[in-house]
Amino acid sequence: MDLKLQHYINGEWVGADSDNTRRIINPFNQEVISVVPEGNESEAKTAIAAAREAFDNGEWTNTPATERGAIVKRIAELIERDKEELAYLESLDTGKTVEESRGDMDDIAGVFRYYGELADKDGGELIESPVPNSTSKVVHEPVGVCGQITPWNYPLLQASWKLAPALATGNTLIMKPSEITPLTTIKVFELIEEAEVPAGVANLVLGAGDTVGAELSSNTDVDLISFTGGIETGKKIMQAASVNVKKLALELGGKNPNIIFADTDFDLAVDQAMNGVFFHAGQICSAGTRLIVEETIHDEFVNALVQRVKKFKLGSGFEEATQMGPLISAEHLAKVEKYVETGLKEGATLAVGGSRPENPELQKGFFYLPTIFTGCTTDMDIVQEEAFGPIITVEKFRAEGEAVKLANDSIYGLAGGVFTNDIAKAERCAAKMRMGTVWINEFNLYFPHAPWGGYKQSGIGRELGRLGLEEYTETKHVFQNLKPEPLNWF
Ligand SMILES: NC(=O)c1ccc[n+]([C@@H]2O[C@H](COP(=O)([O-])OP(=O)(O)OC[C@H]3O[C@@H](n4cnc5c(N)ncnc54)[C@H](O)[C@@H]3O)[C@@H](O)[C@H]2O)c1
Ligand SMILES: C[N+](C)(C)CC=O
Repeated sequence: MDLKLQHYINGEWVGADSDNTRRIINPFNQEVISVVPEGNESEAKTAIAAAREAFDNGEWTNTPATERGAIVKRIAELIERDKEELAYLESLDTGKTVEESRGDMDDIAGVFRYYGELADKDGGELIESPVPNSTSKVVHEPVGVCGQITPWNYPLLQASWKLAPALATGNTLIMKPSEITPLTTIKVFELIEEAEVPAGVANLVLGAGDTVGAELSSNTDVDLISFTGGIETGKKIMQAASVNVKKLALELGGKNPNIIFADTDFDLAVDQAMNGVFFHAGQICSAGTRLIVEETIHDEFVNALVQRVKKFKLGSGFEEATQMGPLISAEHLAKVEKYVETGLKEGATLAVGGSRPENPELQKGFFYLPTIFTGCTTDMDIVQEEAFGPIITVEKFRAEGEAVKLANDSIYGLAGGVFTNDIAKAERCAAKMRMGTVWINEFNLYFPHAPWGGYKQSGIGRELGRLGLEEYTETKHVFQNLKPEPLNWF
């Protein structure tokens, strides 16, 4: 593998300052893909100091926004140039099919291009001042030093949603990818170097959450922390970040409802309901794992799903016929298995799946069969908690209001879907669904122009879109008195 398997700090590739290393495992066969340095608080502190110095010296912040934007767009071009290598690395690291990884790389290049284009579009705004002989201007400025922490399921995609807007707006940053899937993030830092982002502006520290991640969250030289990951980690980061009242962006989990009305296009809804869950073996924050199906079509719908699911081809992400790869790790597989046990204990009915596959070729990988539970109710843990695997729970409803009530009965509020041919009904539901994204006759679609984020405990703030750029800015009001006079008060 022709990758610089190191940290990238202050424009230099550096090994660990201890003997610590981590083996990166292929989830398809448990082979060691590579060995990377395992950083700790010490590397994190060095990188934070470099990012602080690079921000305070003002070189990057004062680079004209058009130039910064051009560099960010250059990163997009380099990602397109190296798309095949990046897709290969992502599939090797995560187990997802290479076709999915290629799609991710297109999305990632699109994100860098979108924010590169936006970099010079904000010239501030003159607002009407109520004071005679004065001007009043609102400007956006970079926040400062940004800590960025990403998960393993979409390693580079989630990193791109943070790197591109932070760079475009003139911040400096320290990125910590998930310790189990760092490869594409390392590769993108090679491209960041090639695009000539100045030393110290973008830093990469490899390592675990409770060391490197905790340092980024609690260090008082970090002005903003942007985190994507699980809800419990998010709570810890929020607490740690309070030490200097950091700006905080949290993209957390989801348990996403998908409401299927009887008047929907049946085959389309079956197809989308499956795609909404089983891509990347269900390891998607916005997976539509809670199907809420109108009673009159419930049995037919479940039956159609079961027939389709039985034909899924599990296998290596590098084989063209493969539709679903393995789960990420032995630990995660055990978590998914536990949730299936929980579902059975809670009285849900197993319609299909519910075990590891028997195929001898899949025994070394962390595979789990696509699983559907029927007879589910909102008081079940299997309905309420994020299993983050290939599991669907099916609930029934009779009336529109009941469907929306079930959909909203969750601590989460990331995303949801509605399938119906009655557009007025779809819009009524969408208006009442307490989620950051609602899809109508669609599921799991995202693009750079539209904001992404959660209501309720699915997070704080937004990525993507203009809001995703604003997360990385402070807003300043500059008032100028053109004819100042003494107040003569004291
Ligand atoms: N809302 C979204 O857009 C979105 C997108 C992708 C994934 N997710 C969520 O991510 C979760 C799966 O990812 P995961 O298992 O990698 O999540 P995780 O919370 O275990 O880890 C995420 C990152 O946080 C780091 N971390 C762990 N403990 C930390 C600590 N104490 N301080 C600082 N950092 C720490 C990890 O090293 C990793 O880099 C799911 O809940 C999923 O829904 C959300
Ligand atoms: C945000 N998304 C859908 C790309 C990945 C969630 O896990």
